[in-house]
Amino acid sequence: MSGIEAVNTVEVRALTVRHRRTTALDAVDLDFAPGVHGLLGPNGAGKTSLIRVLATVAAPSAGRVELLGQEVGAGSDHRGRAEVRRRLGYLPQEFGYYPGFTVREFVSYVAWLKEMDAAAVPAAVEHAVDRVGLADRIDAKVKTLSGGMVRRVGIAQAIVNDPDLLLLDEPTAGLDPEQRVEFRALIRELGRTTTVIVSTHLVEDIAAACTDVTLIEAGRIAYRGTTQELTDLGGTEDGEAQRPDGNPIERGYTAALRAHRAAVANR
Ligand SMILES: Nc1ncnc2c1ncn2[C@@H]1O[C@H](COP(=O)(O)OP(=O)(O)OP(=O)(O)O)[C@@H](O)[C@H]1O
Repeated sequence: MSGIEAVNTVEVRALTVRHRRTTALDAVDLDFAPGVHGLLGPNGAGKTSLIRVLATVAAPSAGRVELLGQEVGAGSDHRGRAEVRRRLGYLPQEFGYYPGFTVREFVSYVAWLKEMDAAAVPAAVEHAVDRVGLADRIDAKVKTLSGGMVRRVGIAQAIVNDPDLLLLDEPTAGLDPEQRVEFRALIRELGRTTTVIVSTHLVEDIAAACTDVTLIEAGRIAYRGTTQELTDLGGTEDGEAQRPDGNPIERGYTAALRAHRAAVANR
């Protein structure tokens, strides 16, 4: 431990997101500091809605959102949001790219969008592409790559500006097991200095890469704790590591969800 108290890079208060009549997030309070934070939850829980607000691509319906010390929610000024965007990295669940671009051209284009110093771009692009293990394909057209490789290009464009806040929506979807292992090592390394928020439905991503987990269910925070705490919730008795109802962290996930649902039902 450095002895220096971690400063929150993300502060969310009473955040509500509505899509027409659906409340995707319901008055949520959350703080994040540097580290790797997992967002876990069933389909439709509200994970993507949260990440899109944090990426400043969607406006909240209500509530306060402060990123890297700047207010970005309703009524915030454009200049503050632009400043935050330069320090953000975002991998959407589905990301668009120009298929005719090479990997180098695409990642350079994103660096340009982020208004990076032009002189720093070529080296930053090569470094980002190398970090995702695609150095040998840097001059290949994106359309010639496999789905897993395209996903890695997506991760490269998200990290090209060395972001202070990195938002990854289902980053391991489409990666094969070996790529998933490499990806988890990369985000653990990034999390030493960066606030990394990763949405996933894979409990094993959380176990392998995240220091803590936020469980979202039907637009509410169902559970927050360290990865170890969630694992402990599932019981870690000897010889019980693999049971039909899952490993300890999977059982912890189920136990936390059930406890939350029971608490909501008794309200
Ligand atoms: N554009 C939209 N229009 C209408 N409803 C939407 C829209 N986007 C999301 N929703 C609804 O908002 C809720 C939260 O969706 P969201 O995509 O944030 O969940 P999620 O946790 O990311 O789910 P998944 O794991 O399936 O990606 C769901 O009920 C979803 O159907």
